[in-house]
Amino acid sequence: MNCDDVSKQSGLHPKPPGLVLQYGTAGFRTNAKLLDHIMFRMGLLATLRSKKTKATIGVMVTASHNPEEDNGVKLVDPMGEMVTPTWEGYATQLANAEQEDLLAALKDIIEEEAINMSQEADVFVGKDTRSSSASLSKAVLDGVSALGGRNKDYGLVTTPQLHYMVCCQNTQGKYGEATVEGYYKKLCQAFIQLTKNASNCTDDQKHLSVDGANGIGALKVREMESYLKKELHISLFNDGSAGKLNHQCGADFVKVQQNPPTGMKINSGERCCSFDGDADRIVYYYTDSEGQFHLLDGDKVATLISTFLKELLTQAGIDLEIAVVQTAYANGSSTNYLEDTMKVIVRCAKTGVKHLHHAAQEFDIGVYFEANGHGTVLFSKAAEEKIRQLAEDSIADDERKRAALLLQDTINVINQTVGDAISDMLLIEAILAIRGMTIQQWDAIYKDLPNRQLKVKVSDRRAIDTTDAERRAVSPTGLQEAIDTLVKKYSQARSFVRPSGTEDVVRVYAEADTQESADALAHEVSLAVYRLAGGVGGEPKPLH
Ligand SMILES: CC(=O)N[C@H]1[C@@H](OP(=O)(O)O)O[C@H](CO)[C@@H](O)[C@@H]1O
Ligand SMILES: [Mg+2]
Repeated sequence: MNCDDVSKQSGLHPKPPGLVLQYGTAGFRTNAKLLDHIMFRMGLLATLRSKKTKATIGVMVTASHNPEEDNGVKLVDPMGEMVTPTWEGYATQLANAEQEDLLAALKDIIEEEAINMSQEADVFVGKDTRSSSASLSKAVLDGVSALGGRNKDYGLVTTPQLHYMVCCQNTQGKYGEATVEGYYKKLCQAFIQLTKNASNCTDDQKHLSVDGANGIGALKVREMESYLKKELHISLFNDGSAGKLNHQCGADFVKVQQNPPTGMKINSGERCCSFDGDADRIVYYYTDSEGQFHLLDGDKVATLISTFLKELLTQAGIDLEIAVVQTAYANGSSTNYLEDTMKVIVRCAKTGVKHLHHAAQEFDIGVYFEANGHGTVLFSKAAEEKIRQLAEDSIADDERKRAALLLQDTINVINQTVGDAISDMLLIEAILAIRGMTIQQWDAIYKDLPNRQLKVKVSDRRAIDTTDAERRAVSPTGLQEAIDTLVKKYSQARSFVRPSGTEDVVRVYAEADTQESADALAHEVSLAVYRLAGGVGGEPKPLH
């Protein structure tokens, strides 16, 4: 390590003394003004990680669904997955070392991981459309070059596109070509192949309204359109030309508010979807003839995809174990439907894609989705191989072979590295087309239990500790007992609380047989959190 280079460069990206930040659910995230040193240091860390793994590492500058003023950074490991937990720890150590201790903190990591500093390093960098992203990604590049790493700056890309590039690079192109064009070609070709199996699809059925959250997803949908060869007709809203990023639009707004985004023309009955600020989440919705809003969230997406895959596996006569991974936020109706009616294995993981991804890897086919619409499907090597063999088998009967070919195209339309709004959109659109299914029919597969999500401000959210995939609180004392007592007052009710990993709040979730009950329960549980876990500001007010 050239200590002089690192010292000199880091002096240009000084850390505000005393500032402490944590690598949270999805990297560092806070007001963009506080992040310059973090970015530089993540450039350093990505370079070390690259030397250690002898592979290309990704760094994405984004704060996803957070407001425009915020920014953040996530590290991408060699196969395109989220960086491994030990290195999240190093990220936090490095981020919080005071300026004069930075070199020592770096040396600690080098020693701990026995990193050969003469090994070459490669780092891919991407950024979202936030105004702060340009200078912050520049700081990442400075960090990479300070440790002598090579970089490739992809500029404006969605988070899942950057994950995809890293995986393509490290598989020497086996997963695809590490360019944005290669990404569109692979996904769109697979989509077009799939929709050839949709008979009599009308122009109306090919139409989809997309809310781009005024972010990177909108730019990338525009870029992709020509590759779709008119097999999908997209009306794009909130494309960033006028509105503010994530402001009253985007997947997070739609999911949490249970309302349509502003800035979008919605005709009753028409299929619509929203991306989030870095296009790794998607939710669908429509309004009915009475003007009532219907949300189809990540749970509905997981159900649609797993039903489709299960049917194809049966038709193909291939025996593979399929599972759906959810979090505690999954609607109770979805879990019941998946387990009792569809008879698929369901697992509950902690919030955060890294946990779901990990759990999904344990099955031949693992479908994972957070209720907010972040998710994808993972196929084991063995599963892909079985499907490939049947698709290429010259003596297999027609129905089996057709199913295997559909499965192969399905694999190719999916971005297996991480949840991807664009790829999920293409998959969902293809499934609806192939099955000749309307959004109303999809919605009717099961009926969501009414639910409510709230936030409570407390002086220190670490006061809350959870267990059982975050479904039960173990501290502070008395909180879980209070929740249990409240839940018993309502029918079909469930509630849990957990500290957010991206915002300085405690999140409260409640569901019950009616919206009034869900709202009342969420409010009562918020009060319990406020009273038992050190609430700040005014007491939570009832919703009605
Ligand atoms: C309830 C909820 O939607 N939580 C989100 C949110 O995490 P929190 O730790 O809850 O703030 O942001 C994460 C990153 O985008 C996402 O993975 C997660 O699902
Ligand atoms: Mg996101």
